[in-house]
Amino acid sequence: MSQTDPLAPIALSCGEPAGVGPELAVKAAKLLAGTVPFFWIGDPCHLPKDALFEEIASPAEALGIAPGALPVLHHDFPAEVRPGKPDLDNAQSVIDVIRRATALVQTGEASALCTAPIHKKVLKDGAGYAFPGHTEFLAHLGGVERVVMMLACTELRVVPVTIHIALRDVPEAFTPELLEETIRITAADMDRYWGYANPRIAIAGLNPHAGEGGAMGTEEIDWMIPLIDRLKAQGFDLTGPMSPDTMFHSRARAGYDVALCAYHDQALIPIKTIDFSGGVNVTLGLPFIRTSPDHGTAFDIAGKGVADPSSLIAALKMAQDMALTARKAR
Ligand SMILES: NC(=O)C1=CN([C@@H]2O[C@H](COP(=O)(O)OP(=O)(O)OC[C@H]3O[C@@H](n4cnc5c(N)ncnc54)[C@H](O)[C@@H]3O)[C@@H](O)[C@H]2O)C=CC1
Ligand SMILES: NCC(=O)COP(=O)(O)O
Repeated sequence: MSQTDPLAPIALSCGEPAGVGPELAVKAAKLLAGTVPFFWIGDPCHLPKDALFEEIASPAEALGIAPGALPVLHHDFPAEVRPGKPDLDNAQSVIDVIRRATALVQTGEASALCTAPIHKKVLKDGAGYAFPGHTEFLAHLGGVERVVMMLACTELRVVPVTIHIALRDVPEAFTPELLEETIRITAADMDRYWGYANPRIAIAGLNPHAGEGGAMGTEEIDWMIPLIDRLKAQGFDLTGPMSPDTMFHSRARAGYDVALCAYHDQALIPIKTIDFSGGVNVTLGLPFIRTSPDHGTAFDIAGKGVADPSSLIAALKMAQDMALTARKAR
């Protein structure tokens, strides 16, 4: 394939059908008008009544249809969908759609995977879903041990080193091995997908004030500083451990390209505060591209027509940009 050939379309999984996913897919298709060709995998009866869509038999057909309507690869769901009221009987189909979309990316029929939000507890209760979210399921499907969750908006990129675990489990899960692997995966994919040959990586301390010289915790002294010094000697551009409370104001953000944080909320609170509607969730370390809006299923507004498609649109655009950058580097 040459650099000027069109990319294959992006596969968008429907996510939880009782959430805002179906409505957002239609809004994104209308606003993007084919500039970022994608197709939606789901049951068309879950789309809003006035939705402009056309069923396709294969992903390639999406390229011609995307400028005028949402291309839909049909996937049946067993139970009726009521907005805001998830049905456990649909949980297995939600999982099957993610699996199907991933398979299409793995065969090259789709250039990237974009996932609409799932409800993790619904999948666990309805289908015994054994993963905390998409991230770990996609690692399983991609055959890799370790992946990295990154959230990105125009002003900030953050990585939670530990992800969906209880706060009390963080100190044990946040290990030198995990931090080192996260640094290596983040640096490699920042180069591969965004062209940062040696990204500036800031690392948050685990404790308040990054431990304040051991007065408020010793992980920083015990192993974070030695690890950071060792990797700096290998050429990584690292800063830290930084005080988590003072590393996200605008002047501090200018000093790094990505911030690694010890746990979920240390990373996601700043980015969702700075840009709730434009943030994108990206999985690094996979053998394929995956992005997602950074919000959830929003049951409280599902079916009301008021959901904001900005984050999904940003996720689709980012997937396209990543695919183009990766292709150029080949
Ligand atoms: N990638 C994924 O699959 C994600 C899934 N989730 C899951 O979603 C479920 C619900 O999570 P919550 O914490 O309630 O977060 P949420 O993001 O679904 O909702 C939080 C608030 O933001 C609003 N909101 C969310 N998206 C919006 C949009 N596009 N336009 C306008 N307002 C919007 C909602 O109405 C609600 O008031 C959970 O099961 C969570 O695990 C959460 C984040 C990402
Ligand atoms: N808080 C981020 C989130 O829940 C997304 O998780 P995932 O489904 O992308 O693993």
